[in-house]
Amino acid sequence: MQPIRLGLVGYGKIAQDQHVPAVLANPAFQLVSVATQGQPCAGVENFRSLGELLESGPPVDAIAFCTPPQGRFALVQQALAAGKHVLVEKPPCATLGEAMALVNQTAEQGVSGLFAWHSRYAPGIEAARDWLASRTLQSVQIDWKEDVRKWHPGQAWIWQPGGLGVFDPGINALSIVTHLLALPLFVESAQLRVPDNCQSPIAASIKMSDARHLDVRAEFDFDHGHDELWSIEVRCTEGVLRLDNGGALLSIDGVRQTVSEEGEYAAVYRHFQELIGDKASDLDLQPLRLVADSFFVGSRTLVEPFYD
Ligand SMILES: NC(=O)C1=CN([C@@H]2O[C@H](COP(=O)(O)OP(=O)(O)OC[C@H]3O[C@@H](n4cnc5c(N)ncnc54)[C@H](O)[C@@H]3O)[C@@H](O)[C@H]2O)C=CC1
Ligand SMILES: O=C1O[C@@H]([C@H](O)CO)[C@H](O)[C@H]1O
Repeated sequence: MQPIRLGLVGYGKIAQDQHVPAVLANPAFQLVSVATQGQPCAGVENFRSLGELLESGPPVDAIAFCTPPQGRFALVQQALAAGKHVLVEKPPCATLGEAMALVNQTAEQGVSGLFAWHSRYAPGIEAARDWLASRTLQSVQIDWKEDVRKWHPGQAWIWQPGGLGVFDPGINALSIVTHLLALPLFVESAQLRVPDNCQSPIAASIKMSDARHLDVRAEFDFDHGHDELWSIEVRCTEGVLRLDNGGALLSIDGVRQTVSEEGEYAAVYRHFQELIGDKASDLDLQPLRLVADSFFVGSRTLVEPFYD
């Protein structure tokens, strides 16, 4: 079986930390080229643009997109027009409309597409989803608090329109919860705290619900420099389920459960490989819709400026 020849666009932090190691560890893929505007990737052909990669580089079957969300839409469109399978980092685009257009174009091109909601592949998620499937849910509390200076050092794009600010990590929690719950969520209210030198929030409080009036609350904080917290607690009639460390740890009524040993990005690329083999796609818009609605209805409070 010939490996899937992969090009990658945007050799930045997540590409170096997660994508390239996961691809190199999966024999179903061969990383053959990179297009990036920063430092080059060793061991493969490097280009300054996707256009050059497609025109002058070695043949590729698929492209992974690790660029910032702003401008990504045109890049993915370019790959789809060239008949390439696409794996798109979260959030898929800078707007919901762009993401919806990519869903349609992927189908029209007859290629495979994956919106890589990487947190959905955390070790405890599937076991949590299975347990919750037969329980009566009462409430969900999400606490997602991390240090932007650690995870996005010097990344100005995250504070610009389309960069989402604290929703860039917060959307991961939303991707988990929308995967765990049976009914679609909608945003009832949101409070966004925006540094007065930024265009996107550094913290947010969101109240959500579903058709059965489930009480879902989220607290996001991007300036949480100590004791980072990525937890989701689901209270049910039958007991309490808790995901910690972004879904890597699962406990039920305080008892730690056995979970998968596969890493998030190894699972992401295994899923991408399966989709290509099945001539299928997985392009879920729900997490991005919840972020868009939070911006729609969110009340904004200006807070002190943010300096990296
Ligand atoms: N930083 C993190 O911990 C994580 C980030 N992500 C997501 O991955 C995406 C990228 O984030 P980071 O890697 O942190 O950003 P980054 O700023 O470190 O990397 C972005 C890279 O894209 C390149 N780039 C920008 N425009 C380009 C273009 N038109 N053509 C080619 N290359 C271009 C830049 O040169 C840079 O190397 C974001 O959507 C983010 O939400 C996902 C998981 C974790
Ligand atoms: O997707 C993302 O994950 C976080 C961080 O890497 C782990 O929570 C980052 O802020 C965001 O882009």
